[in-house]
Amino acid sequence: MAAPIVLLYGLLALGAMWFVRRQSKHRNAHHVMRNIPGPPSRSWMKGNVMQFFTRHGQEFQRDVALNYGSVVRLEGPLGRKILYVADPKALHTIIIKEEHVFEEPEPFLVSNNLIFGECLIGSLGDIHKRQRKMLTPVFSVNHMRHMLPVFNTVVFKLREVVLAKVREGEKEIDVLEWTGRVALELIGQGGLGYSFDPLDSEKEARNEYGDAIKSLLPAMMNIEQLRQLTPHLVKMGPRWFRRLAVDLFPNAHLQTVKHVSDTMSERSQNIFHEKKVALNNGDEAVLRQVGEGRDIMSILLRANTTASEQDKLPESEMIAQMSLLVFAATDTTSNTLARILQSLAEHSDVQSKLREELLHAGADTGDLSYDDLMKLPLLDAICRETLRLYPPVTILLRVPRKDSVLPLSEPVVGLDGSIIKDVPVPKGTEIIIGTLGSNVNKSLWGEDSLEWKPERWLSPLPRAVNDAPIPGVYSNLMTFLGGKRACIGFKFSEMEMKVVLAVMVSNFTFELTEKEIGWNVALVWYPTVGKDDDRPQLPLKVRLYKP
Ligand code: HEM
Repeated sequence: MAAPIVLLYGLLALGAMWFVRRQSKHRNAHHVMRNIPGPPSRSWMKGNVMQFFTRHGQEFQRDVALNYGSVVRLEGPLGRKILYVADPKALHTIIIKEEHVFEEPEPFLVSNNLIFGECLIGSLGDIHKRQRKMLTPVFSVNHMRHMLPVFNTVVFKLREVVLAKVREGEKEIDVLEWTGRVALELIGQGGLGYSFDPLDSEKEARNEYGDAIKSLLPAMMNIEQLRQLTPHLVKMGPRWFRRLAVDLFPNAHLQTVKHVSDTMSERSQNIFHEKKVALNNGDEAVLRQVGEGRDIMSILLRANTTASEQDKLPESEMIAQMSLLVFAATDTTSNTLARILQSLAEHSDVQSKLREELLHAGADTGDLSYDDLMKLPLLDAICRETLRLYPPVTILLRVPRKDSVLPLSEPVVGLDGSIIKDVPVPKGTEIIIGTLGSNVNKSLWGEDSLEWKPERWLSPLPRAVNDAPIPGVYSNLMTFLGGKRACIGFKFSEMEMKVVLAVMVSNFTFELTEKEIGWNVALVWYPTVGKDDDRPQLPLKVRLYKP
């Protein structure tokens, strides 16, 4: 009789010890979080984190990135603590070492699945792995080489559009309008083998699919609160009931998102089925298609037919990736290109040197090979420096699915003066990936980290940068993220920027106008004239270059 009682007491004691240790671990974790420095918050109810996400959040984001150390505490509503992480070792833990623990927030995944279908930015674990396995090879350098002629054809048409405007005497041109048009057409032809816009110099073609994709981002920003509820809403009743509820919900932005999602799905399905038919009809039919079968979806379709059963993607997943690719490729690259042109207009000496490099190499003719174009040193340095200083995607969130610890490369001095070398993060803590904080970290990049200096890429980078375990997939930068969920299209984007710049900068000159340009925080940053205008635009004085 005594033995079971001893055993029972023993188990109870162990349970109590486990509970006490767990509680003290959590108390310690919350103490460390509270002790991490961060910007002041005037309201316990609202916190200060919304300042990071609002349209005019540029100054706040810079303050967070530069002034409190490589890990920063932000305040969410009702006293919730949020961590901004720019420390290289901590980022390495989140993005690489414990990638399976630090996942995207559930509302992000669920709502992406609703909008696009089961695609890369809506899946986790094995499904994401299988999708990546099929898609990654399609973005290889080898395929980029084959795609270059398609890119050149599109960009030379763009040159004609801009030339017509300049000849008409339209000296001030909204360069964002044409970087947007060319980005959409390049992902159309290079990504889907489909033309959105023939880039006619007379008029801008309207395309329902293209328009739908362009209106998605602003509409999504407007239903952010509803988006947070999607993990619960998708569990309510059968599919037909949820669809009816969405149809009847009186919110214009939600109706826009629904319309965009339906249009994308329908158009992607049509294009996909046309491709399948052409593929079944043999090489000649494929060659007659836009992109002549060299586009990403044609390559993927061929690879999928020969893949093993376990690797194969179902058709619904292939179709979902099509809409995602167009969405992910367009605003990111077009806004970055606009930023590069603005920087070149601000630094006319660098613009002249770039033009010299391009003309000397014959890059204006479209005859340069992929490898020679990629190797042009100043062109490369300008792209890298702009992507470093102005990452267009700074709203990147992760949430640990279990308790974890983030070791730091650089200890942080706590508010009470103690030295913090590791940050315990309880399950569910919201984490903002400090893209800008890492890209402009002064202890890595030097005191001039906030200056746009392409020449820093023309000599070896500081040793501190090379030695730091920054987990970025591209050039020690966090701009395209890293690890298993890094941007899959960064080589596509790099080639696009370089082809556009090679042709446009060798043919035209770019100068600032009197108008003040403001950059706005959103899922992808965008420019406007002044601070409060709603229309994304970037006017520059564009003239024909005369040697
Ligand atoms: C300057 C241009 C670009 C930037 C800065 C950029 C940045 C990023 C970032 C930061 C992510 C990670 C998002 C997250 O985890 O939440 C991402 C993912 C992604 N990007 Fe890009 N991107 C660019 C261009 C492109 C292009 C041109 C394409 C397609 C051709 C593309 C396709 C994708 C896809 C499919 C993903 C999801 C990857 C996954 O979850 O496995 N991106 N991009």
